[in-house]
Amino acid sequence: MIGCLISFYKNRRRLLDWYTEMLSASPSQTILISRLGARRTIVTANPRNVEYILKTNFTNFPKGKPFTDILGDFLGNGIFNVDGDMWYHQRKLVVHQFNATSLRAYVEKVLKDEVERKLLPTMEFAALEGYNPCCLEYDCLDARQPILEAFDTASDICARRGAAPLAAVWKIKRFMDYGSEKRLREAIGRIHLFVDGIVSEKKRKIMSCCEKGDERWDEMDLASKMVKDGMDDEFVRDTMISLIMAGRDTTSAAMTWLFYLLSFERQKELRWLKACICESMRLFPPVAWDSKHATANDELPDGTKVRAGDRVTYFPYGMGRMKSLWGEDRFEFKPERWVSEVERGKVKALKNYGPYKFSVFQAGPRTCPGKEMAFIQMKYVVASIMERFVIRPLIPDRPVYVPLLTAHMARGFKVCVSRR
Ligand code: HEM
Repeated sequence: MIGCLISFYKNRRRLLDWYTEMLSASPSQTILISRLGARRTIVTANPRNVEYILKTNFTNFPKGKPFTDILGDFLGNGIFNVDGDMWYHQRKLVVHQFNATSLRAYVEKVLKDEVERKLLPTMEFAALEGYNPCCLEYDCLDARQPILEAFDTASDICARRGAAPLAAVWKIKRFMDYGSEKRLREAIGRIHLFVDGIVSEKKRKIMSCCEKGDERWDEMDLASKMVKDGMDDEFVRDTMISLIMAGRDTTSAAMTWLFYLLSFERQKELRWLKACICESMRLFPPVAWDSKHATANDELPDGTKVRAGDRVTYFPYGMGRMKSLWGEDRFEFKPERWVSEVERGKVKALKNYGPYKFSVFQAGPRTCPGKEMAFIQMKYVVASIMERFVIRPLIPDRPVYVPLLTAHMARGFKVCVSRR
């Protein structure tokens, strides 16, 4: 009657590894978690199931109300938190915005400037101070902006809502405006104020452009285009918040783990940087798991029966650790497993393991539209640092992977920086 409640409680501080162990032992790499007070949950690390959920029968596996309830206060109707037409509409806008021209402009204007004007001088300062300890935390570019603390608070508290044994607890706290829920409301207030300010500024610029007859809408950012198209302010704000969340924590978490893993590799791996990035995300995916909710009864390709209302979770963290998928050496950091062709010591081509086995960017119609931008950003930032500086870890212990909305390294990655 209580299902696996006791085991769940015992393993609550190591859920990822507990699930991974159970999935490894399951013949189909799929498990059913059933416990008192919680929704029936199917967790899978089976690529055939992942393909079925994310693509083949996509319409039966939306995010669903249980998901949108948890994130609704924070993300509103932003792309991350909606299904159906509202999602489709935002998706088209976002994908259109991430075309080759805007990616090139992003590298030339934003990325170069951020790295050369902010990040490298910070690293230089740390190195010049004489082997200074520096924290290469996820978010090294922007950590000083106070608004980002509000994003961290909101995202942490929402993730804890999702992990709570009983949803009623956070709902009561929200009703009473108490404790973490009060902090969440305050953080969301600060975020709304900040993003509303940006939207107003865009409006002002657009009005001034119109007055001057300047109509270069193609060069505009997404928020400006939405404002120009007369979209509701709240909708523009929600889209912006989702995009800030999507683009910020994921790449910074991925880079933190990459720096950690490379710090043991004598930092000679720049020639196959993309392979290193993929291998690092295989072991430490920025999104550890991701859930959908079945609208109708169904059956997964491995024969697992799904009931309407079940939570169905695909699990990139566990998938990266399946012997059946990656072999005996699955726990080792081996960028070479991604290399398919080398010419004169240079990597010519990488293996494509496909999005259902390497599911860190999700797959199917909701696949991450920022994937190319993320790779450009990570390669640029990591190469700029590694070419100029030597990074040595200051932490003797294995760092802790914390799977909140995005998974980051507990307390960041403390390092010593010196010039090459
Ligand atoms: C290493 C970096 C990144 C990883 C691993 C990653 C991974 C993911 C994953 C797993 C999802 C699905 C989440 C869900 O549906 O709950 C997603 C969605 C999304 N990502 Fe990324 N992401 C990364 C970087 C970015 C960047 C840089 C952007 C752009 C600003 C971005 C924009 C988005 C958007 C807009 C969605 C929602 C797509 C939709 O629902 O249709 N991501 N990403």
